[in-house]
Amino acid sequence: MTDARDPNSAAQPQGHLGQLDDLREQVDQINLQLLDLLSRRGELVAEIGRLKSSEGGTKFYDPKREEDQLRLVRQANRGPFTDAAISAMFKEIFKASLDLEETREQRKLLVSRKQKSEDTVLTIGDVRIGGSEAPVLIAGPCAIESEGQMDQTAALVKELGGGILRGGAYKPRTSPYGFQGMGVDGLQLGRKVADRHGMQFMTEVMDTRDVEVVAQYADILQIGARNMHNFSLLREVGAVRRPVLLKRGLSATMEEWLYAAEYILSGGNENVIMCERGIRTFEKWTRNTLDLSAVALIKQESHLPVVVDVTHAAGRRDLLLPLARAALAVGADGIHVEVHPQPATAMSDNEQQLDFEGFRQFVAGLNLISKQR
Ligand SMILES: C=C(O[C@@H]1C=C(C(=O)O)C=C[C@H]1O)C(=O)O
Repeated sequence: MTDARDPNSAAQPQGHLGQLDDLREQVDQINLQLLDLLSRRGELVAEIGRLKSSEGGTKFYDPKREEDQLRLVRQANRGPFTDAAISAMFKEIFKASLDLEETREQRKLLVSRKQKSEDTVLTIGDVRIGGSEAPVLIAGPCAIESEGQMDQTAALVKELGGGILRGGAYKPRTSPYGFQGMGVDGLQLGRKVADRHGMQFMTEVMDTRDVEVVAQYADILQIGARNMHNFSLLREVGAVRRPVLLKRGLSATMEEWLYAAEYILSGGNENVIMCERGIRTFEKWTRNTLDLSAVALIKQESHLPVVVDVTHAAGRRDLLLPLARAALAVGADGIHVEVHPQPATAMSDNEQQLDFEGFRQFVAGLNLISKQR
């Protein structure tokens, strides 16, 4: 753009350039000062965060305090930035500061690998789950319906290498008129049949009032997907010493799921198994979308064992085997699957439970449980 024939054109840009360099130099200096101030502010905020958590707080966000600060800076603002621009910048600072407080808090989560680097391995009777143990098979009918149904199923699951018998005595049904489960009679049946076959018995607990009785009969308490956000229930199972299988909520993020587990661990119960069972998405050809990245990621973030419930993940039998294989390939510590002697006449979930022949094929296709255990 400069013209050598114009005596001013060479001199002028040089003068401007000198001025530009000088201004930029000043801006660089101010950036460093701002950085220093921001870092010092960050240290103070982190200290505030430590104070808050030492007082037992888990909430760091304080909108009133932020609003008070914004008012002060707006009052002091003499331009050239508008109040709105200044507010926006300070809000960014508050947000980043909050992250700083929460990250420090997360480092302390009991479920986190940052807290405990080695894998948690649970010993439940003669079943071991997690770490380098062979993957476990958890199988049984959706609902406990009769002794015959449980007995036949247990015999088959045991024969094929499964150590944990599942069966619901309390059923979370979409309709209040659907079969709600056999209750305590079901618990007693499940216990009796599991003992007869030398198996561990897992069943769902839905209500804080039932935790005691379920813990009396079951070896593993299951928290269903619909109850993952039921914090009273999580606290209640945190107070017992029975292992808990915690299903991921229908629309829960991994972080929410880990926090749900944290409720249980922080209550003193460290025996938690995470269970991925598919999440709700826009997809209609499967009942849910199995989130395999969650299996790999939760195992990375947490020391807890992770199993995959293939039955609810897909909601269709033809996908059970490929999904189970994929789950094991990404590191799942076990597979949960529903099997029923006559799925067509089952009291619940008759679309997705395997019949005995289907279950045999499923386990043969998985080709590891009986081999490795
Ligand atoms: C640092 C605090 O925590 C959070 C961060 C704030 C900040 O960066 O100034 C203000 C309020 C809180 O949302 C505090 O409560 O003072």
